[in-house]
Amino acid sequence: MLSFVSATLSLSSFELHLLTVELVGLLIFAGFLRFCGLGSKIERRKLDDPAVSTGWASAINNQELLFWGMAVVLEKKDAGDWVYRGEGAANIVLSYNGSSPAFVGKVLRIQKAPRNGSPRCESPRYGSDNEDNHSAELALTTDECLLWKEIEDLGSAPSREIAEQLYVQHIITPLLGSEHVDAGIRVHVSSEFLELVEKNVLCQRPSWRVDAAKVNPLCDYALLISDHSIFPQGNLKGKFSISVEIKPKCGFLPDSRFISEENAIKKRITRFKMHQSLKLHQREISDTSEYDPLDMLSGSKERVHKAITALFCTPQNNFRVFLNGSLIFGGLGGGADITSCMIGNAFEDVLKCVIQADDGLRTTNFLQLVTEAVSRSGLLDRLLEVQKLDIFDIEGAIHAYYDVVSQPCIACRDLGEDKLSGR
Ligand SMILES: O=P(O)(O)O[C@@H]1[C@@H](OP(=O)(O)O)[C@H](OP(=O)(O)O)[C@H](O)[C@H](OP(=O)(O)O)[C@H]1OP(=O)(O)O
Ligand SMILES: Nc1ncnc2c1ncn2[C@@H]1O[C@H](COP(=O)(O)OP(=O)(O)OP(=O)(O)O)[C@@H](O)[C@H]1O
Repeated sequence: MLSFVSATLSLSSFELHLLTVELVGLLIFAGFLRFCGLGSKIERRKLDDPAVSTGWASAINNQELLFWGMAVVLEKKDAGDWVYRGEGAANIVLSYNGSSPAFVGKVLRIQKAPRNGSPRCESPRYGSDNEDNHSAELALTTDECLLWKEIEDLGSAPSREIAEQLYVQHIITPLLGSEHVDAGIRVHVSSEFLELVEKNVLCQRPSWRVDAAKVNPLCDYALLISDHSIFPQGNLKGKFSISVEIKPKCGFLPDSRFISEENAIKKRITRFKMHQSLKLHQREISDTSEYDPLDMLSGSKERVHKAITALFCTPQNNFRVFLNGSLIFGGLGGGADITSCMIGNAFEDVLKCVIQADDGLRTTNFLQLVTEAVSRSGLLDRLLEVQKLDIFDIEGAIHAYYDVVSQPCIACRDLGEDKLSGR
């Protein structure tokens, strides 16, 4: 689950656009909401319909791309206009290369499905390939409906895609501020569109991502979101658009009374740091990162600078830089290991067109600038507050679950009070 948070800051010679802050540690329940009845009842329109290629402004409602009340559908012939931008574990993201006004300056976020045998395969979040189960598997579970029933429109979402979008709209946006969150709008996609897009981007995807997941063939919607690697008005003459993507991870140490004694280490060492050791052990990374999320979300400019410098040295999947929408630093669709001298020099070189400074100083100035932008925006302070709403920790979620379903807590019965530290 993620949302995009963006902040723009004018700083001396150019503008810096801060992109993508993931809400890690926020979700203690994987449950979503419901949205009343757009979707299947709406007539569909193709992109090359003459009526559709003009007058787009009136074609977008709040949640779904419509033209005069009719849903627009992306077809096989539209696939060539979309190019690979990147991906995470759950979605592939494409940027738009065509000329349709509704899509210029947008990215399309397409849901993936784990391949058989991959660890995520069992998740109810993804449908199965069995068409018969389609609607059942893509709907919310009874518990999820119960959990969200009190939130406007949300207990009866016809699909998880709609529910996830509404979750961002109704839960995340009020928490972080509408100026910082982009819930996107849904657009219909045909299965032929998805198939061709998948084929077109195959060679750019990291092979381990290809092995882990494919485009979810059961999805008939994708999410259209502003391209946060460029400014909305496009690249103004003589100006550059620099975007920095940061995945800060969880910025506090949990202190939940539900954390068991055997897991008490997580009260002292960040989840990020422990994951680094695991990833090293599993050879997913060649070296551990010096990055510390506690620095990044500390609110202290000095510590933010330390965090950003560490991210530059070991970007992994936590740090990327885009120039006019093209990746100039970090890993495309995955992680990037330690920054070698060669990569560092190449970056210093690319910065020539945006930062006027002596050789060797441009990267230093750039990292300082990112620090300024992060600190001044106040965004991470707000993010930390939201992360800290998780007062139970994952170990307490089970207790909260039994509260929600109004049943005696099985975990308490099985564990006995004495095994829960601090209770
Ligand atoms: O659990 P974590 O902290 O490893 O985070 C996962 C991320 O791994 P990371 O350690 O950042 O490489 C993971 O990132 P990658 O796919 O490794 O880039 C996802 O962000 C995953 O989110 P979701 O389950 O797809 O919504 C993240 O899972 P959730 O924390 O959202 O469950
Ligand atoms: N609105 C956007 N503008 C520009 N680039 C974007 C946008 N959304 C996503 N991207 C790029 O696509 C990548 C993958 O997107 P995203 O993080 O949404 O995938 P995900 O699968 O949901 O992530 P996770 O691994 O957290 O599940 C991002 O790392 C970013 O580089």
